Amino acid sequence: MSTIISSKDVHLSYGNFEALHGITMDFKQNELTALLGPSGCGKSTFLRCINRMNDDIANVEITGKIKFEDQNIYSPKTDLVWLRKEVGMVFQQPTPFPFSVYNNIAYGLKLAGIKDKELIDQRVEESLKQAAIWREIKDDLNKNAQSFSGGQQQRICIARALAVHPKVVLLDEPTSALDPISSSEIEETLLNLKNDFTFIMVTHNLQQASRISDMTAFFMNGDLVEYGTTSDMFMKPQKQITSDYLNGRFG
Ligand SMILES: Nc1ncnc2c1ncn2[C@@H]1O[C@H](COP(=O)(O)OP(=O)(O)OP(=O)(O)O)[C@@H](O)[C@H]1O
Repeated sequence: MSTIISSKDVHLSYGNFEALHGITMDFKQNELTALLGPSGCGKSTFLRCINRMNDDIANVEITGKIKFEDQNIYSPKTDLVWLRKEVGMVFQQPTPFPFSVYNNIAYGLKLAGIKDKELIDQRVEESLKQAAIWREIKDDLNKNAQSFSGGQQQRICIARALAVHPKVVLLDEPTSALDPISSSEIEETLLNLKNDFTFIMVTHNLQQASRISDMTAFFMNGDLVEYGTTSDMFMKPQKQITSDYLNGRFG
């Protein structure tokens, strides 16, 4: 499988505070990678580097290189609309816009320059099916997306992210705000999709990581401590500290 995202010596500082101390790692196409580690270790900061979501925060300085396919995404030539179409994002809190389900999904498509009504209709249906919510809401596409349950809203957000046909989807604790049934539905959805997309997911849920990820990365204090296949990381980690964390000895 080929590398789709490559990070080389990425440092990030918020003002005087360096939150990432040189992250080097590659992500392969169509794998699901879990980013794990204690609170404040830099997982979300690193995730946001991958589609330049930190750019909007004041006093952020980033050095090093992140390549998406062959493109250095921090090059001044990078078109952010293009980058965020290729590298989509789903957040911890479901964040549908306060308008209809249909228009939530059409929004990103229109931003990506798609105007053909038939193609938009087709993508709305396709992405809601991929996010495993089509059957539940196909008769309610004109209803306000915020009127659905938390789990349904999160699947609408996943559909919105998928509709523009991204290659990579970043997920920042996508199930931590949801009840256990909704969480397992999202897990199931990701499992069904993981051969078609590259997912990079921050999670605090070790069982979830071991159930659905192919690769696991363990972060601590702004460093990548260990990275490998999920089975190796959980069964035979190289470092004691990784073993302690993955066995729940600290959090
Ligand atoms: N906008 C910001 N301004 C200043 N410092 C920040 C900002 N965002 C994060 N930090 C700091 O950077 C460090 C890494 O934070 P980050 O949110 O990436 O960690 P995390 O591992 O994702 O944590 P959690 O699991 O709690 O979400 C923390 O010390 C945090 O306080």
